[in-house]
Amino acid sequence: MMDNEVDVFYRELPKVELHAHLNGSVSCPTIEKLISRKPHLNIGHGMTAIGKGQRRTLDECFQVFKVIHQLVDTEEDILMVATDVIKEFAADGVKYLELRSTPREEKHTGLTKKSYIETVIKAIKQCKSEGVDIDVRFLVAIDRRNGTEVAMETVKLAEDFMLSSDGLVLGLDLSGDPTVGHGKDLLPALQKAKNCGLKLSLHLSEVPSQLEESDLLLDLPPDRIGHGTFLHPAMGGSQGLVDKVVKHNIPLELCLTSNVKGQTVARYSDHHFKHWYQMGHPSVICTDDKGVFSTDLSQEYQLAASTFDLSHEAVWKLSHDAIDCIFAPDTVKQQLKQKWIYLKPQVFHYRETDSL
Ligand SMILES: CNc1ncnc2c1ncn2[C@@H]1O[C@H](COP(=O)(O)O)[C@@H](O)[C@H]1O
Ligand SMILES: [Zn+2]
Repeated sequence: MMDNEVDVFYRELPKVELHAHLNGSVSCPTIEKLISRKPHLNIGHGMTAIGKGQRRTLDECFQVFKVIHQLVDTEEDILMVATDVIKEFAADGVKYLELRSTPREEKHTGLTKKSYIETVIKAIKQCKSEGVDIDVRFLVAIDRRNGTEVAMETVKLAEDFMLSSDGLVLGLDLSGDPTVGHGKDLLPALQKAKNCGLKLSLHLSEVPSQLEESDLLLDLPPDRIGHGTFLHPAMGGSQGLVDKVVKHNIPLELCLTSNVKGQTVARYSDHHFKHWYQMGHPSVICTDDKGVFSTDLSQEYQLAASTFDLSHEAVWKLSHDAIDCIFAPDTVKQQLKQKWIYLKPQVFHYRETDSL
């Protein structure tokens, strides 16, 4: 879908983005700047994004992240990428954003995991001081491929930042290639994180045959679920898993384009959004990787609406209800709800006379 095909309603709709990987969210213009900083890498544009109508296997998607990581390997790069991504979300009408990213160490550039997180926080603060109209928070990501020890180290780092970042670092994300590693090895680290007050958003059942792992991780329980594609019995999951998700009232972060382009869902109309939404379960529309999957949050809302025949009122409620799923405290939820009340007449183009 081209930018100009997105109805103004979806652009103006105030939105909450809860599932966005920093390096998956890098736009074409930013990639161009990175390529010109590092011409010797010989990286072309086609290697960093999946365009309209294109699909890749999930495995190929993970190759794309490796290419982007080569382009983003200094503090300077991270600062630019994070600042650009935040401003792009703001320009798309996102009022509250939880960014997530895996801290990396790059010996050749002197980047450390600590300076990685500090740089993202610096970008968030810079955007705030420039008056960009968006509240941004950060989730520190654990890449499941790196195993138990690194996970523990990441939890410690996240805890330190949670205590020292004025509420900017709120929790942890578990992500990475779902076919690598097993959740049971990460359970002690995730349990520790939960005990120290970090919120948990876990990628669960993004691919089939992970029912046992999902069952185990749901007992934590996590505070939100990324994808959860194969949890529902209609998708090959089980009623037992659905019951756990419902019992703990764990919101789902749902990313339509990501799942279709990554080929874990065959067609938009097959997306598990429909099962959870019909149940009235908290379901939040998200982008996952807006750069890699060539999308943005307005497009994702419009896609959900056109696929599942949602009225503008229903879409408004969807974006409003996402506020209850954020990790920031209740005071922030109240502020956002006020903002939604204030913006509604503008978005629906009510006039004074309409109510007479
Ligand atoms: C497509 N579905 C997905 N499933 C699982 N993990 C994903 C993902 N998309 C992105 N990531 C995770 O985010 C990293 C890139 O951003 P950061 O370098 O952390 O900012 C990827 O390397 C992967 O670990
Ligand atoms: Zn994700």
